[in-house]
Amino acid sequence: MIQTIVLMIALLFGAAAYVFRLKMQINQLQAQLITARASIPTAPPPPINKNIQLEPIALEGAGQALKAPPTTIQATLDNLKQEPPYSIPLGWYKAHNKVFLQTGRLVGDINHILISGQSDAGKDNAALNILLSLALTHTPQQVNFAIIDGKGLDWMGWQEKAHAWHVATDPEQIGDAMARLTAERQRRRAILAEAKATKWDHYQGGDLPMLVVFISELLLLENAVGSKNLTSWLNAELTAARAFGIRYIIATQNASNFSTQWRSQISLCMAGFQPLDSSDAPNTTMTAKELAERKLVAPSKLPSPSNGAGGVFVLVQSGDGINVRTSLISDQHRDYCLNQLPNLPKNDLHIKPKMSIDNDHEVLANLLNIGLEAVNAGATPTPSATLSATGRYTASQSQESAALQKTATRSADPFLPSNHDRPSATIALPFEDEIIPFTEQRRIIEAARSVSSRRQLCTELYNTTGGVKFTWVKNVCDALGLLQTTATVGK
Ligand SMILES: Nc1ncnc2c1ncn2[C@@H]1O[C@H](COP(=O)(O)OP(=O)(O)OP(=O)(O)O)[C@@H](O)[C@H]1O
Repeated sequence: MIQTIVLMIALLFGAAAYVFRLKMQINQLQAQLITARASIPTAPPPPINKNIQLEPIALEGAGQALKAPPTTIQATLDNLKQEPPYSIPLGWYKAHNKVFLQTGRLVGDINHILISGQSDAGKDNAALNILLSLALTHTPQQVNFAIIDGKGLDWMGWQEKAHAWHVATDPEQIGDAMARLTAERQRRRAILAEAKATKWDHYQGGDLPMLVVFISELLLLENAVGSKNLTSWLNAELTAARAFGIRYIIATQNASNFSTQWRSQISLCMAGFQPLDSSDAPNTTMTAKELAERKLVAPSKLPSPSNGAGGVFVLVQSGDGINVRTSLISDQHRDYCLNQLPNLPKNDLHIKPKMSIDNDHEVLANLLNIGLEAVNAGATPTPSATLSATGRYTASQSQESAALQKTATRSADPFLPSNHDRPSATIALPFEDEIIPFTEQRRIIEAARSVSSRRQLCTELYNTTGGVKFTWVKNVCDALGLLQTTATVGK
Protein backbone atom coordinates (compact mmCIF):
# COMPACT_ATOMS: atom_id res chain seq x y z
CA MET A 1 0.00 0.00 0.00
CA ILE A 2 2.74 2.42 1.12
CA GLN A 3 4.72 1.40 -1.93
CA THR A 4 1.77 2.26 -4.16
CA ILE A 5 1.37 5.66 -2.49
CA VAL A 6 5.10 6.43 -2.89
CA LEU A 7 4.92 5.33 -6.51
CA MET A 8 1.91 7.57 -7.15
CA ILE A 9 3.59 10.54 -5.45
CA ALA A 10 6.73 9.91 -7.53
CA LEU A 11 4.59 9.70 -10.66
CA LEU A 12 2.82 12.95 -9.73
CA PHE A 13 6.14 14.72 -9.16
CA GLY A 14 7.46 13.31 -12.42
CA ALA A 15 4.37 14.54 -14.28
CA ALA A 16 4.57 17.96 -12.62
CA ALA A 17 8.26 18.27 -13.52
CA TYR A 18 7.45 17.23 -17.11
CA VAL A 19 4.66 19.80 -17.38
CA PHE A 20 6.93 22.48 -15.90
CA ARG A 21 9.71 21.67 -18.42
CA LEU A 22 7.20 21.69 -21.24
CA LYS A 23 5.92 25.10 -20.15
CA MET A 24 9.47 26.45 -20.02
CA GLN A 25 10.10 25.17 -23.54
CA ILE A 26 6.88 26.76 -24.81
CA ASN A 27 7.88 30.06 -23.18
CA GLN A 28 11.30 29.82 -24.81
CA LEU A 29 9.75 29.09 -28.21
CA GLN A 30 7.35 32.01 -27.82
CA ALA A 31 10.26 34.35 -26.96
CA GLN A 32 12.14 33.08 -30.04
CA LEU A 33 9.08 33.65 -32.19
CA ILE A 34 8.70 37.23 -30.96
CA THR A 35 12.40 37.94 -31.67
CA ALA A 36 12.11 36.34 -35.13
CA ARG A 37 8.99 38.38 -35.91
CA ALA A 38 10.73 41.58 -34.86
CA SER A 39 13.63 40.88 -37.20
CA ILE A 40 11.34 40.36 -40.25
CA PRO A 41 11.28 43.70 -42.13
CA THR A 42 7.77 45.06 -41.84
CA ALA A 43 5.99 46.50 -44.85
CA PRO A 44 6.49 50.24 -45.13
CA PRO A 45 3.74 52.19 -43.45
CA PRO A 46 1.22 53.93 -45.68
CA PRO A 47 1.66 57.67 -46.14
CA ILE A 48 0.57 59.56 -43.09
CA ASN A 49 -2.79 61.28 -42.97
CA LYS A 50 -3.08 64.14 -45.42
CA ASN A 51 -4.68 66.36 -42.81
CA ILE A 52 -1.45 66.89 -40.94
CA GLN A 53 -1.08 70.31 -39.43
CA LEU A 54 1.96 72.09 -40.80
CA GLU A 55 3.46 74.76 -38.60
CA PRO A 56 3.82 78.06 -40.45
CA ILE A 57 7.33 78.66 -39.16
CA ALA A 58 10.19 79.68 -41.44
CA LEU A 59 13.68 78.28 -41.06
CA GLU A 60 15.95 80.87 -39.48
CA GLY A 61 18.21 82.58 -42.01
CA ALA A 62 16.45 80.96 -44.98
CA GLY A 63 13.92 83.63 -45.98
CA GLN A 64 10.44 82.21 -46.31
CA ALA A 65 11.59 78.57 -46.53
CA LEU A 66 9.47 76.41 -44.24
CA LYS A 67 11.28 74.98 -41.22
CA ALA A 68 9.52 71.61 -41.19
CA PRO A 69 7.87 70.57 -44.47
CA PRO A 70 5.85 67.32 -44.58
CA THR A 71 7.99 64.22 -44.86
CA THR A 72 5.70 62.25 -47.15
CA ILE A 73 4.50 62.86 -50.68
CA GLN A 74 0.81 62.83 -49.68
CA ALA A 75 0.53 66.52 -48.80
CA THR A 76 2.37 67.39 -52.01
CA LEU A 77 -0.06 65.35 -54.10
CA ASP A 78 -3.02 67.00 -52.39
CA ASN A 79 -1.67 70.39 -53.42
CA LEU A 80 -0.91 69.22 -56.95
CA LYS A 81 -4.49 68.01 -57.40
CA GLN A 82 -5.54 71.61 -57.84
CA GLU A 83 -2.86 72.25 -60.47
CA PRO A 84 -2.97 71.54 -64.22
CA PRO A 85 -1.18 68.49 -65.67
CA TYR A 86 2.64 68.41 -65.70
CA SER A 87 2.79 70.50 -62.51
CA ILE A 88 5.68 69.72 -60.18
CA PRO A 89 6.49 70.50 -56.53
CA LEU A 90 9.45 72.80 -55.89
CA GLY A 91 9.36 73.29 -52.13
CA TRP A 92 7.46 74.68 -49.15
CA TYR A 93 7.37 78.21 -47.80
CA LYS A 94 5.56 80.36 -45.28
CA ALA A 95 3.58 83.47 -46.20
CA HIS A 96 0.84 85.40 -44.31
CA ASN A 97 1.19 82.93 -41.47
CA LYS A 98 0.18 80.05 -43.74
CA VAL A 99 2.02 77.17 -45.40
CA PHE A 100 2.27 76.97 -49.19
CA LEU A 101 3.76 74.58 -51.70
CA GLN A 102 5.53 76.34 -54.56
CA THR A 103 4.74 74.53 -57.79
CA GLY A 104 5.81 74.97 -61.39
CA ARG A 105 4.57 73.52 -64.67
CA LEU A 106 6.66 71.76 -67.28
CA VAL A 107 4.41 73.02 -70.06
CA GLY A 108 4.13 76.72 -70.81
CA ASP A 109 6.02 77.70 -67.65
CA ILE A 110 9.28 75.93 -66.80
CA ASN A 111 11.44 74.53 -69.55
CA HIS A 112 14.69 73.07 -68.16
CA ILE A 113 15.76 73.17 -64.50
CA LEU A 114 19.22 73.55 -62.96
CA ILE A 115 19.53 72.18 -59.41
CA SER A 116 22.78 73.23 -57.75
CA GLY A 117 24.28 73.16 -54.27
CA GLN A 118 27.27 71.74 -52.48
CA SER A 119 27.35 68.12 -51.36
CA ASP A 120 24.32 67.19 -49.20
CA ALA A 121 22.42 70.33 -50.19
CA GLY A 122 19.49 68.04 -51.07
CA LYS A 123 19.64 68.01 -54.90
CA ASP A 124 18.77 64.33 -55.38
CA ASN A 125 15.97 64.59 -52.84
CA ALA A 126 14.56 67.64 -54.65
CA ALA A 127 14.58 65.70 -57.93
CA LEU A 128 13.01 62.70 -56.20
CA ASN A 129 10.10 64.90 -55.08
CA ILE A 130 9.59 66.04 -58.67
CA LEU A 131 9.87 62.63 -60.34
CA LEU A 132 7.81 60.77 -57.75
CA SER A 133 4.97 63.29 -57.88
CA LEU A 134 4.97 63.32 -61.66
CA ALA A 135 4.87 59.53 -61.73
CA LEU A 136 2.13 59.33 -59.10
CA THR A 137 -0.07 61.81 -60.97
CA HIS A 138 0.59 60.79 -64.60
CA THR A 139 0.48 57.51 -66.49
CA PRO A 140 3.54 56.15 -68.32
CA GLN A 141 1.72 57.17 -71.51
CA GLN A 142 1.88 60.77 -70.29
CA VAL A 143 5.32 60.96 -68.68
CA ASN A 144 8.53 58.97 -69.05
CA PHE A 145 11.86 59.44 -67.31
CA ALA A 146 15.45 59.14 -68.37
CA ILE A 147 17.67 59.04 -65.31
CA ILE A 148 21.40 59.44 -65.67
CA ASP A 149 23.05 58.83 -62.33
CA GLY A 150 26.43 57.30 -61.55
CA LYS A 151 26.75 58.80 -58.06
CA GLY A 152 25.31 55.95 -56.03
CA LEU A 153 22.37 53.62 -55.62
CA ASP A 154 19.60 56.20 -55.15
CA TRP A 155 17.85 55.54 -58.48
CA MET A 156 18.22 51.76 -58.74
CA GLY A 157 14.56 51.08 -57.89
CA TRP A 158 13.37 52.92 -61.00
CA GLN A 159 14.80 50.52 -63.54
CA GLU A 160 11.81 48.21 -63.78
CA LYS A 161 9.17 50.93 -63.55
CA ALA A 162 6.90 51.57 -66.53
CA HIS A 163 7.63 55.29 -66.31
CA ALA A 164 11.36 54.71 -66.80
CA TRP A 165 12.37 55.14 -70.43
CA HIS A 166 16.02 54.64 -69.58
CA VAL A 167 18.03 54.44 -66.35
CA ALA A 168 21.83 54.64 -66.39
CA THR A 169 23.19 53.95 -62.93
CA ASP A 170 26.90 53.42 -63.67
CA PRO A 171 29.39 55.97 -64.96
CA GLU A 172 30.19 53.52 -67.79
CA GLN A 173 26.62 53.76 -69.09
CA ILE A 174 26.54 57.54 -69.32
CA GLY A 175 27.89 58.06 -72.85
CA ASP A 176 25.46 55.48 -74.17
CA ALA A 177 22.54 57.18 -72.39
CA MET A 178 23.50 60.53 -73.90
CA ALA A 179 23.56 59.02 -77.38
CA ARG A 180 20.13 57.52 -76.79
CA LEU A 181 18.73 60.90 -75.84
CA THR A 182 20.05 62.45 -79.03
CA ALA A 183 18.57 59.61 -81.06
CA GLU A 184 15.25 59.98 -79.24
CA ARG A 185 15.14 63.70 -79.97
CA GLN A 186 15.77 62.95 -83.66
CA ARG A 187 13.10 60.24 -83.63
CA ARG A 188 10.59 62.64 -82.10
CA ARG A 189 11.53 65.29 -84.62
CA ALA A 190 10.76 62.90 -87.48
CA ILE A 191 7.41 61.91 -85.93
CA LEU A 192 6.33 65.52 -85.43
CA ALA A 193 7.47 66.48 -88.92
CA GLU A 194 5.51 63.61 -90.40
CA ALA A 195 2.43 64.60 -88.40
CA LYS A 196 2.96 68.23 -89.46
CA ALA A 197 2.96 69.30 -85.78
CA THR A 198 5.19 72.31 -85.21
CA LYS A 199 5.89 71.24 -81.64
CA TRP A 200 5.17 68.49 -79.14
CA ASP A 201 2.49 70.54 -77.38
CA HIS A 202 0.39 70.44 -80.58
CA TYR A 203 0.91 66.75 -81.36
CA GLN A 204 -2.21 64.59 -81.02
CA GLY A 205 -0.69 61.18 -81.78
CA GLY A 206 -0.74 60.01 -78.15
CA ASP A 207 2.44 57.96 -78.54
CA LEU A 208 4.95 60.56 -77.34
CA PRO A 209 4.96 60.94 -73.55
CA MET A 210 6.76 63.93 -72.10
CA LEU A 211 10.31 62.75 -71.46
CA VAL A 212 11.81 64.21 -68.29
CA VAL A 213 15.57 63.70 -68.17
CA PHE A 214 17.27 63.85 -64.79
CA ILE A 215 21.06 64.16 -64.65
CA SER A 216 22.22 63.66 -61.06
CA GLU A 217 25.73 65.13 -61.43
CA LEU A 218 26.79 66.94 -64.56
CA LEU A 219 30.48 66.46 -63.80
CA LEU A 220 30.07 62.73 -64.38
CA LEU A 221 28.91 63.44 -67.95
CA GLU A 222 31.98 65.59 -68.48
CA ASN A 223 34.16 62.74 -67.21
CA ALA A 224 32.41 60.34 -69.56
CA VAL A 225 32.59 62.25 -72.86
CA GLY A 226 34.97 65.18 -72.24
CA SER A 227 34.24 68.84 -71.74
CA LYS A 228 34.00 69.79 -75.42
CA ASN A 229 31.61 66.99 -76.31
CA LEU A 230 29.50 67.67 -73.27
CA THR A 231 29.19 71.36 -74.11
CA SER A 232 28.10 70.73 -77.68
CA TRP A 233 25.73 67.97 -76.58
CA LEU A 234 24.10 70.21 -73.96
CA ASN A 235 23.89 73.12 -76.40
CA ALA A 236 22.17 70.93 -78.98
CA GLU A 237 19.89 68.99 -76.64
CA LEU A 238 18.73 71.80 -74.39
CA THR A 239 18.06 74.13 -77.29
CA ALA A 240 16.02 71.65 -79.30
CA ALA A 241 14.56 69.31 -76.67
CA ARG A 242 11.72 71.57 -75.58
CA ALA A 243 9.91 71.47 -78.93
CA PHE A 244 9.98 67.68 -78.85
CA GLY A 245 8.52 67.19 -75.38
CA ILE A 246 11.83 66.62 -73.60
CA ARG A 247 12.67 68.47 -70.38
CA TYR A 248 16.02 68.40 -68.62
CA ILE A 249 16.59 68.59 -64.87
CA ILE A 250 20.33 68.99 -64.43
CA ALA A 251 21.91 68.72 -61.00
CA THR A 252 25.46 69.66 -60.16
CA GLN A 253 27.34 70.95 -57.14
CA ASN A 254 28.31 74.16 -58.89
CA ALA A 255 27.49 75.32 -62.42
CA SER A 256 30.24 77.99 -62.41
CA ASN A 257 32.68 76.01 -64.49
CA PHE A 258 30.27 75.00 -67.23
CA SER A 259 29.60 76.82 -70.49
CA THR A 260 27.19 79.71 -70.30
CA GLN A 261 25.54 78.92 -73.65
CA TRP A 262 23.43 75.98 -72.54
CA ARG A 263 22.83 77.66 -69.20
CA SER A 264 20.85 80.32 -71.04
CA GLN A 265 18.32 77.56 -71.87
CA ILE A 266 17.62 77.00 -68.18
CA SER A 267 14.36 78.60 -67.14
CA LEU A 268 14.37 77.72 -63.44
CA CYS A 269 17.39 77.80 -61.13
CA MET A 270 16.98 75.85 -57.93
CA ALA A 271 20.07 76.84 -56.00
CA GLY A 272 21.12 75.33 -52.67
CA PHE A 273 23.94 76.21 -50.31
CA GLN A 274 27.28 77.40 -51.74
CA PRO A 275 30.32 78.16 -49.59
CA LEU A 276 31.50 81.10 -51.75
CA ASP A 277 29.53 84.14 -52.88
CA SER A 278 31.29 84.01 -56.25
CA SER A 279 29.05 80.99 -56.95
CA ASP A 280 25.80 82.90 -56.41
CA ALA A 281 25.42 84.47 -59.84
CA PRO A 282 26.45 81.43 -61.95
CA ASN A 283 23.91 79.27 -60.14
CA THR A 284 21.02 81.72 -59.92
CA THR A 285 21.69 84.33 -62.67
CA MET A 286 21.79 87.01 -59.91
CA THR A 287 24.36 88.24 -57.39
CA ALA A 288 23.71 88.05 -53.65
CA LYS A 289 22.99 91.79 -53.69
CA GLU A 290 20.46 91.50 -56.52
CA LEU A 291 18.82 88.59 -54.73
CA ALA A 292 18.72 90.53 -51.45
CA GLU A 293 16.99 93.43 -53.23
CA ARG A 294 14.21 90.94 -54.01
CA LYS A 295 14.17 89.71 -50.41
CA LEU A 296 15.77 86.43 -51.42
CA VAL A 297 18.54 84.68 -49.52
CA ALA A 298 21.46 83.87 -51.83
CA PRO A 299 23.02 80.38 -51.88
CA SER A 300 26.14 81.63 -50.10
CA LYS A 301 24.00 83.16 -47.31
CA LEU A 302 21.80 80.10 -46.71
CA PRO A 303 22.30 78.02 -43.57
CA SER A 304 24.72 75.19 -44.28
CA PRO A 305 23.51 71.60 -44.82
CA SER A 306 26.20 70.55 -42.34
CA ASN A 307 24.14 72.41 -39.70
CA GLY A 308 21.07 70.31 -40.50
CA ALA A 309 19.68 72.71 -43.14
CA GLY A 310 19.54 70.36 -46.12
CA GLY A 311 16.87 70.84 -48.75
CA VAL A 312 16.80 74.65 -48.63
CA PHE A 313 16.91 76.40 -52.00
CA VAL A 314 16.42 79.75 -53.62
CA LEU A 315 14.20 79.37 -56.70
CA VAL A 316 14.90 81.94 -59.41
CA GLN A 317 12.84 82.27 -62.57
CA SER A 318 12.75 85.26 -64.92
CA GLY A 319 14.39 87.64 -62.45
CA ASP A 320 12.22 86.79 -59.47
CA GLY A 321 12.00 84.02 -56.94
CA ILE A 322 11.40 82.58 -53.49
CA ASN A 323 13.22 80.58 -50.84
CA VAL A 324 11.76 77.13 -50.17
CA ARG A 325 12.52 73.87 -48.42
CA THR A 326 11.72 70.53 -50.00
CA SER A 327 10.06 67.56 -48.32
CA LEU A 328 12.66 65.09 -47.11
CA ILE A 329 11.66 61.70 -48.53
CA SER A 330 13.05 58.80 -46.50
CA ASP A 331 14.33 55.67 -48.26
CA GLN A 332 11.43 53.75 -46.76
CA HIS A 333 8.84 56.20 -48.02
CA ARG A 334 10.49 56.34 -51.45
CA ASP A 335 10.29 52.54 -51.68
CA TYR A 336 6.66 52.64 -50.60
CA CYS A 337 5.83 55.17 -53.33
CA LEU A 338 7.82 53.24 -55.95
CA ASN A 339 5.80 50.15 -55.07
CA GLN A 340 2.64 52.03 -56.01
CA LEU A 341 3.96 52.68 -59.53
CA PRO A 342 3.29 50.23 -62.36
CA ASN A 343 6.13 47.96 -63.37
CA LEU A 344 7.36 47.60 -66.89
CA PRO A 345 5.51 44.70 -68.56
CA LYS A 346 7.96 41.85 -69.01
CA ASN A 347 7.83 42.02 -72.79
CA ASP A 348 8.60 45.73 -72.77
CA LEU A 349 12.11 44.91 -71.61
CA HIS A 350 12.65 44.11 -75.28
CA ILE A 351 11.23 47.40 -76.39
CA LYS A 352 13.07 49.66 -73.97
CA PRO A 353 16.79 49.21 -74.52
CA LYS A 354 18.47 49.20 -71.13
CA MET A 355 21.94 47.97 -71.65
CA SER A 356 25.41 49.17 -70.99
CA ILE A 357 28.22 49.49 -73.51
CA ASP A 358 29.53 46.19 -72.13
CA ASN A 359 26.27 44.51 -73.01
CA ASP A 360 26.43 46.22 -76.36
CA HIS A 361 29.76 44.50 -76.93
CA GLU A 362 28.15 41.21 -76.02
CA VAL A 363 25.30 41.79 -78.46
CA LEU A 364 27.64 42.97 -81.15
CA ALA A 365 29.83 39.94 -80.64
CA ASN A 366 26.73 37.79 -81.03
CA LEU A 367 25.80 39.60 -84.19
CA LEU A 368 29.29 39.00 -85.48
CA ASN A 369 29.03 35.30 -84.71
CA ILE A 370 25.63 35.00 -86.33
CA GLY A 371 26.86 36.78 -89.42
CA LEU A 372 30.00 34.66 -89.69
CA GLU A 373 28.09 31.48 -89.06
CA ALA A 374 25.62 32.35 -91.78
CA VAL A 375 28.31 33.35 -94.25
CA ASN A 376 30.65 30.44 -93.57
CA ALA A 377 28.21 27.63 -93.18
CA GLY A 378 25.54 28.95 -95.49
CA ALA A 379 23.12 27.41 -93.02
CA THR A 380 20.20 28.93 -91.17
CA PRO A 381 21.68 30.21 -87.94
CA THR A 382 19.65 29.87 -84.77
CA PRO A 383 18.59 33.12 -83.17
CA SER A 384 20.88 34.09 -80.32
CA ALA A 385 19.36 33.90 -76.86
CA THR A 386 21.09 37.08 -75.74
CA LEU A 387 20.05 38.95 -78.79
CA SER A 388 16.49 37.77 -78.66
CA ALA A 389 16.24 38.73 -75.02
CA THR A 390 17.19 42.34 -75.55
CA GLY A 391 16.61 45.27 -77.82
CA ARG A 392 19.59 47.32 -78.94
CA TYR A 393 20.17 50.90 -79.76
CA THR A 394 22.71 51.35 -82.54
CA ALA A 395 24.12 54.57 -81.16
CA SER A 396 27.26 53.84 -79.18
CA GLN A 397 29.76 56.29 -77.91
CA SER A 398 33.26 54.88 -77.94
CA GLN A 399 35.34 54.55 -81.06
CA GLU A 400 36.11 50.98 -80.17
CA SER A 401 32.42 50.22 -79.92
CA ALA A 402 31.75 52.08 -83.16
CA ALA A 403 34.44 50.10 -84.96
CA LEU A 404 33.13 46.84 -83.58
CA GLN A 405 29.62 47.84 -84.53
CA LYS A 406 30.72 48.58 -88.06
CA THR A 407 32.36 45.19 -88.39
CA ALA A 408 29.46 43.44 -86.76
CA THR A 409 26.91 45.20 -88.91
CA ARG A 410 28.83 44.41 -92.04
CA SER A 411 29.27 40.77 -91.11
CA ALA A 412 25.75 40.36 -89.86
CA ASP A 413 24.13 42.25 -92.69
CA PRO A 414 21.80 39.70 -94.14
CA PHE A 415 21.88 41.40 -97.52
CA LEU A 416 25.60 41.30 -98.01
CA PRO A 417 26.56 38.58 -100.46
CA SER A 418 29.17 35.99 -99.44
CA ASN A 419 29.88 34.07 -102.65
CA HIS A 420 26.37 34.46 -103.86
CA ASP A 421 23.36 36.45 -102.75
CA ARG A 422 22.07 34.74 -99.66
CA PRO A 423 18.32 34.30 -99.67
CA SER A 424 16.51 36.00 -96.83
CA ALA A 425 15.57 32.58 -95.44
CA THR A 426 19.07 32.36 -93.96
CA ILE A 427 18.63 35.46 -91.83
CA ALA A 428 18.78 35.08 -88.07
CA LEU A 429 15.61 36.58 -86.76
CA PRO A 430 16.54 38.59 -83.70
CA PHE A 431 13.34 38.30 -81.65
CA GLU A 432 11.17 35.47 -80.43
CA ASP A 433 7.92 34.96 -82.34
CA GLU A 434 5.77 36.05 -79.40
CA ILE A 435 7.63 39.37 -79.14
CA ILE A 436 7.60 40.27 -82.83
CA PRO A 437 5.93 37.68 -85.10
CA PHE A 438 8.52 35.95 -87.30
CA THR A 439 6.50 36.78 -90.41
CA GLU A 440 6.67 40.48 -89.54
CA GLN A 441 10.40 40.31 -88.78
CA ARG A 442 10.96 38.77 -92.23
CA ARG A 443 8.80 41.41 -93.93
CA ILE A 444 10.71 44.20 -92.17
CA ILE A 445 14.10 42.76 -93.13
CA GLU A 446 12.98 42.21 -96.70
CA ALA A 447 11.52 45.71 -97.02
CA ALA A 448 14.69 47.30 -95.61
CA ARG A 449 16.37 46.52 -98.97
CA SER A 450 14.34 49.06 -100.83
CA VAL A 451 13.80 52.02 -98.50
CA SER A 452 16.08 54.64 -97.06
CA SER A 453 14.58 55.17 -93.59
CA ARG A 454 12.76 53.25 -90.90
CA ARG A 455 9.86 55.65 -91.06
CA GLN A 456 9.50 55.06 -94.79
CA LEU A 457 9.68 51.32 -94.18
CA CYS A 458 6.95 51.52 -91.54
CA THR A 459 4.72 53.56 -93.85
CA GLU A 460 5.16 51.11 -96.71
CA LEU A 461 4.44 48.04 -94.63
CA TYR A 462 1.88 49.28 -92.16
CA ASN A 463 0.72 52.65 -93.40
CA THR A 464 1.68 54.26 -90.08
CA THR A 465 4.74 55.85 -88.53
CA GLY A 466 4.13 55.27 -84.87
CA GLY A 467 2.81 52.87 -82.25
CA VAL A 468 3.62 49.20 -81.92
CA LYS A 469 4.36 48.74 -85.63
CA PHE A 470 7.07 51.37 -85.56
CA THR A 471 8.52 49.79 -82.41
CA TRP A 472 8.76 46.48 -84.30
CA VAL A 473 10.51 48.17 -87.19
CA LYS A 474 12.87 50.05 -84.89
CA ASN A 475 13.77 47.02 -82.79
CA VAL A 476 14.39 44.73 -85.75
CA CYS A 477 16.48 47.40 -87.48
CA ASP A 478 18.37 48.13 -84.25
CA ALA A 479 19.11 44.48 -83.65
CA LEU A 480 20.41 43.90 -87.18
CA GLY A 481 22.02 47.30 -87.72
CA LEU A 482 19.68 48.17 -90.59
CA LEU A 483 18.79 51.72 -91.69
CA GLN A 484 20.79 53.12 -88.82
CA THR A 485 20.35 56.53 -87.28
CA THR A 486 23.66 58.16 -86.35
CA ALA A 487 24.68 59.27 -82.88
CA THR A 488 26.36 62.62 -82.36
CA VAL A 489 27.86 62.15 -78.92
CA GLY A 490 31.54 61.41 -78.67
CA LYS A 491 32.25 62.19 -82.29
N1 LIG B 1 14.43 68.67 -47.51
C1 LIG B 1 15.34 68.25 -46.65
N2 LIG B 1 15.17 68.43 -45.32
C2 LIG B 1 16.09 67.99 -44.43
N3 LIG B 1 17.23 67.37 -44.79
C3 LIG B 1 17.45 67.17 -46.09
C4 LIG B 1 16.53 67.59 -47.09
N4 LIG B 1 17.01 67.24 -48.29
C5 LIG B 1 18.18 66.62 -48.06
N5 LIG B 1 18.45 66.58 -46.75
C6 LIG B 1 19.62 65.95 -46.09
O1 LIG B 1 20.71 65.94 -46.98
C7 LIG B 1 21.14 64.60 -47.24
C8 LIG B 1 21.63 64.50 -48.65
O2 LIG B 1 20.55 64.72 -49.55
P1 LIG B 1 20.78 64.53 -51.11
O3 LIG B 1 21.40 63.21 -51.38
O4 LIG B 1 19.50 64.85 -51.77
O5 LIG B 1 21.86 65.67 -51.35
P2 LIG B 1 22.71 65.95 -52.67
O6 LIG B 1 22.79 67.42 -52.79
O7 LIG B 1 22.18 65.19 -53.84
O8 LIG B 1 24.12 65.41 -52.20
P3 LIG B 1 25.38 64.94 -53.09
O9 LIG B 1 25.71 66.04 -54.05
O10 LIG B 1 26.45 64.76 -52.06
O11 LIG B 1 24.96 63.65 -53.73
C9 LIG B 1 19.92 63.75 -46.91
O12 LIG B 1 20.27 62.45 -46.57
C10 LIG B 1 19.32 64.50 -45.76
O13 LIG B 1 19.98 64.16 -44.58
